[in-house]
Amino acid sequence: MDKLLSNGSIVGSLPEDYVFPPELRPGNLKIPFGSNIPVIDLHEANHEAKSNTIQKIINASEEFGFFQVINHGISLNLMSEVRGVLKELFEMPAEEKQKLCSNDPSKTCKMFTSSVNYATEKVHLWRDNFRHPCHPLEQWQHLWPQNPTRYRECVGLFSVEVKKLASRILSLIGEGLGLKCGYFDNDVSGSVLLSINHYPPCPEPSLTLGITKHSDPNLITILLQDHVCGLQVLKDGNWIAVEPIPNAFVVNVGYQLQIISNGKLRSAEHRVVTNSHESRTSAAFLVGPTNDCLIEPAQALIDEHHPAIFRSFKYKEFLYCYGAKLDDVGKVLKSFETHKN
Ligand SMILES: O=C(O)CCC(=O)C(=O)O
Ligand SMILES: [Fe+2]
Repeated sequence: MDKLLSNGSIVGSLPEDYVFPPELRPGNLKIPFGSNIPVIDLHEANHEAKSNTIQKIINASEEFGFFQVINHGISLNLMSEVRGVLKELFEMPAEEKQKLCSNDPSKTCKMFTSSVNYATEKVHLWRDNFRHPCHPLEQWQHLWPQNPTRYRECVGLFSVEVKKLASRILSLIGEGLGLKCGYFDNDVSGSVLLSINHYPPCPEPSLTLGITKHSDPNLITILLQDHVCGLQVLKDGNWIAVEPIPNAFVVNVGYQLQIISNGKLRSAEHRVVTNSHESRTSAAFLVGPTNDCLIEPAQALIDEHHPAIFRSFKYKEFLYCYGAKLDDVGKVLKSFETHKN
């Protein structure tokens, strides 16, 4: 395991093994917030404006695969406490963080630099990551760190709230797609992986990336970002920046939602760029199916004019493929299309 990046202040230039080949470098680092992703006021979903809100969510998920939610009902105090705890986590002394690192692939709760493929990847990512499952809480919470001391309690409370928010958004999406009530309950959204990213200031942001272009493998992702820019979404061949909005969550469609919606909703590709002056921390809650859950396009969306464009599979088969093709995840979805049967 290489040394974690987190506490490093910028010294000299970017190490060579973080330098991407020219065609994969970020290019435009500062993109104006012109054509930004839609912002949806969830408070409106409690009123007669509900069908309007549903339509906005469906439109955003079709067009961008991304939107932000405000007035989502999660306590602002809790959000701010969680931000504090995550900051504390990455600011811990190196020896303390090293205790959370492991090369054991079976370990579900661990910290690492770049990616789990550090030893074999061609270029490293400019980030540290700490991840662990969150749901059901009683199964995982005792495996989380005891330092920072408030970590288990704070992140526990927060993950339960975020799971409820994800269920609420999924239920609005289900209604918008015309699926039967409760379609996304239980196993289809039965797992939650919390993936916390910390991107320290980088000496050469134009040569490297915090995370390379990818779509998320799961169903839906709820992301808490801080005030620092970095997340970009690919739309019609152009990168657009996701503006940090205080106390909003960024929501994005994962591959499983694209498949279940039979291609109606799209899992947009996104990446993270770094900057030279401030660190950035984000917490992504990847809500997805349980490993043995059967995934297929929803029957309600298939008829003679709309044949299924994806085959049925167990989620673990998808994850295996996603993991194996990390160099070119764009190809993953292809192997689940019906004509490949
Ligand atoms: O850091 C971010 O804003 C995005 C992280 C992300 O895309 C991921 O964890 O899958
Ligand atoms: Fe992502």
